Amino acid sequence: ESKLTVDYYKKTCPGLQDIIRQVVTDKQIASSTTASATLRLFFHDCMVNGCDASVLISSNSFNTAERDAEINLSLPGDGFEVVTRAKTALELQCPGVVSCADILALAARDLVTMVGGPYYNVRLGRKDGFISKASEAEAALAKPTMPLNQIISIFQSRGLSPQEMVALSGAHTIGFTHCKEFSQRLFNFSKKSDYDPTLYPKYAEGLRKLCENYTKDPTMSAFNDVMTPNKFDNMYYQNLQKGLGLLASDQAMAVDKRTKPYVDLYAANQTAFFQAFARAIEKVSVYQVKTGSKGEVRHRCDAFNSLKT
Ligand code: HEM
Ligand SMILES: [Ca+2]
Ligand SMILES: [Ca+2]
Repeated sequence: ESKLTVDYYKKTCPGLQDIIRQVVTDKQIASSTTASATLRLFFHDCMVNGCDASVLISSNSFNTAERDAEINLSLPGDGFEVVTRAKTALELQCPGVVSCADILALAARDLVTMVGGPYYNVRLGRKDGFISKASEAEAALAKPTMPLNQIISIFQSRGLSPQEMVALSGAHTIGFTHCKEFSQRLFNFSKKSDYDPTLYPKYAEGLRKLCENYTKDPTMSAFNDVMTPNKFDNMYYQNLQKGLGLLASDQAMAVDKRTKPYVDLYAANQTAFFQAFARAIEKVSVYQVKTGSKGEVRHRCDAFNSLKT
């Protein structure tokens, strides 16, 4: 990771930043879910063998790849598409030079900034990985129904503290979630209560209505941040304080004494959130990266350059 530098492609692909910016801007304007889709895609890549574009590989008859892991099936096409478009444009200008892992890292940063979030430096020179296995994604990623202890230890195993976990989870200030991920909070919650009593009652009511038929229509989904769903801001933390958190795991962070101080800090101070998010995502973005011969620059982002079994 020490080999990564912000000007890695300065000589070999001077147009890189402009091309990425152009592609992501066009795509975000055409489809406003691109930013959240790409940020989640990037996070899911980095948590599994580092940011090496392993999540972009398509499955074949020999291998079920990460993107076909149950937890990744909800990753929207927009994230994959923006990377493919950028790769196509870059292969015309500087063929065989820019890795898919670096494209995804840059696209995620530009999109976060575009929807109101902080700008941060992205060091470059990642190589694309040789492995993509669905089973590894299932094991490495947290689920909203997990107890907070387990989620904290998943982050800790990647060198990320509870504070960094809280800051990174601020990503849920944009995007949406399918009903099945939080339906257990809404229906038959316990013997005592029909829905999770930590939910603000009017919010619970609205979600119950929205998700009424979710088993018949699994596409039903709700905004992660009910107040400012498309803007990257600190509203997510303010929501948690009011019982307006969508995922059980998010709501838990507002209660547990290891995480609550940071929820309160970021709710009160957007600058503190932006600084913490930028630092933590930069840390995530260099975790376990591959350089030199440990990886390759893929010709296309959804396939290894030579067939692997
Ligand atoms: C703390 C543990 C986390 C859990 C349990 C979790 C879980 C989830 C779930 C279940 C969804 C909804 C997926 C769907 O139904 O389509 C979601 C969405 C999302 N997550 Fe997380 N997440 C976590 C942390 C993070 C982090 C650290 C980031 C990025 C830094 C992130 C970024 C996102 C984004 C941007 C979305 C919206 C995706 C979209 O709109 O397509 N999440 N997350
Ligand atoms: Ca990866
Ligand atoms: Ca927001």
